[in-house]
Amino acid sequence: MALGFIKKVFTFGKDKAPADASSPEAELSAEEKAAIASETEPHSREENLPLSPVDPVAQAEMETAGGPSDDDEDAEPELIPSGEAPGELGMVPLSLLQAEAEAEEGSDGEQGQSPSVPAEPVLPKGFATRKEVAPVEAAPEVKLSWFQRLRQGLSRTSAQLTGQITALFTKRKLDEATLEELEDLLIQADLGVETAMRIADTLSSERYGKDVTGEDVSRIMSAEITKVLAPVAKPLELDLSHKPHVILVVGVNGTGKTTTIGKLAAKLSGSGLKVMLAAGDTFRAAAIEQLKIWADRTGSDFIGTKLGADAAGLAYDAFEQARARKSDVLIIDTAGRLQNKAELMSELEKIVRVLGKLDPDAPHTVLQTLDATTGQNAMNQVEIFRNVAGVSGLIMTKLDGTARGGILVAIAAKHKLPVYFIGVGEGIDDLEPFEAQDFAHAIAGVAH
Ligand SMILES: Nc1nc2c(ncn2[C@@H]2O[C@H](COP(=O)(O)OP(=O)(O)OP(=O)(O)O)[C@@H](O)[C@H]2O)c(=O)[nH]1
Repeated sequence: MALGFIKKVFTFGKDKAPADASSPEAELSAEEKAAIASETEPHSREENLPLSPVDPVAQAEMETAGGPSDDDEDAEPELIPSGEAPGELGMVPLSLLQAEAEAEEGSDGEQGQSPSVPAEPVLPKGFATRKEVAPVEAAPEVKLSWFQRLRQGLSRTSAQLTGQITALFTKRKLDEATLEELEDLLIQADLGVETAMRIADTLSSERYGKDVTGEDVSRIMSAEITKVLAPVAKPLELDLSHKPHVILVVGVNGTGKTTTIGKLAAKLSGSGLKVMLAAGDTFRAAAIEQLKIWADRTGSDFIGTKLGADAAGLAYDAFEQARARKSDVLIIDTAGRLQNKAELMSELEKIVRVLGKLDPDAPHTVLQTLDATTGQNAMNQVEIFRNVAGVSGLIMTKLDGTARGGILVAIAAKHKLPVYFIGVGEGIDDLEPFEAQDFAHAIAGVAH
C-alpha cells in the first residue's frame, strides 16, 4: 500500500544514514561539513519528490472512491497536479533548513542522517502535516451489525427524544403539564398522535404524581411502540402456485425501489428460486441499466424495453415471458415521478389492469418503498400510492442513514399495512426482515 511504500522510502533513508554517520564525517572540520551540506541539500529535495505523489490520504481516498490502486502506475502523477510540486518545494528550503537545524540540535550524534532522511518541513502557522491515515484502511474491519446500523440510523430520533425527555422530567413530578409536553415531544418525533397519547397514558397510570426518569419513559415508549408495530411486522408471503408470483414495486423516485428489488432478488435467487426482473421505469435510462446490473449480480433474468416505451406493455410482456420460462417470481420496477401525479396514476393503474388480464390476482404483491430520511412526507406517499396502486406492504429503506424512523410507527398505526423488510445500507445483503421490538428499542434508545 501507499503507506507501506512511504515507510519503505523512509526506512531506506534511515538504513542508509548510519552508514554515513559511521563515516569519517564526524571528524570533519566546520567548512568541510558546510561543503557536504551544500552538496547534499539539493539531493534531499529530490528525494522528497516521489513522496508527494503518494500522499497516503490522497491515495486512500482514491482507493475508496474506486480510483486507481497502487498497481495503477499511470495514475500516480494525477494525484498531485504537476504545477504544484515545484512551487511547494520552492518554499521548503528555509523550513527544511530550520528543521535540519532543529534536528541537529536535538540529536546526539545523528547528524549523518539528515542528508538521506528528509526532515519534516516546518509549515507556516495554520497548517499541519497530515499524519498517517491508517484508520481509512482499518475502517472496513469494524463492520457494524445490521442492528447497530439501524440504531445508528435512528440515533438522531432517539438521542433527541431521550435528551428532551430527560430534561423535561428533571426535578419535576409527573403532572398534566409534563404529560402534555411529553406528548408534544413524541408527536414532533413523527410517532403520531395516537401513539404519543398511548405512551403518555401508560406513563400516567404508572407514575402520576411521582418522579419520572428518562429510563421509565424509554421503557414504556419501547413497549408501546412494539405494540403498534408487532401486528405489521410480517413476512412477505409468496404464493408459489402462481408461476410467477408477481411483485410490483412502487414508490417515489429515489426511495430505493431499484436497490430493494436487487436485494430481494438476491435473497430469492439465493434460495434457489427462479427470478425475473422487469425494468418498468421506462423514463430513466439509468434506472433500466441499474436494474440490469442487479439482474446480472443476482443471476436473475432481465427484461427491459426502449426508453420512453409503454410501461404497461413492458409489464405484460414480462409476465408472459416469466410464465414461458417458468419463473417463480417476477419483480417489476416502476417510475415514481410524483411531479406529474395524474400521469403517474394512470400509468400505475394501467400496469395493474394489464397484469390482471393475464391473471386476475396479479399483481400478487404491491410493495411500496419509503425513504426513512423523509419523515412526515412518507405518510403522504403511502396515501397516494395506496389509492393508485393498491399497496399491500411496505419496505422502509435508508434506516442506516440519518433516519427519522418515527413516521413508520405513525404509518403502521394509521394504515396497518404489513412492513416486510427494512433497508440498512446500499449493499446486496443490507435488507433485513422487519422486527417490531428491534425497531422500537432503537427509537426509544433501549439496549438490545
Ligand atoms: N444508505 C442506504 N442507501 C440506500 C438504501 N436503499 C437504497 N439506497 C440508495 O438510495 C439511492 C436511490 O436508490 P434507488 O434504488 O435508485 O431508488 P429508486 O427508487 O429506484 O430511484 P429511481 O431509480 O430514481 O427511480 C441509491 O443511491 C441507493 O444506493 C438503504 O437502505 N440505505
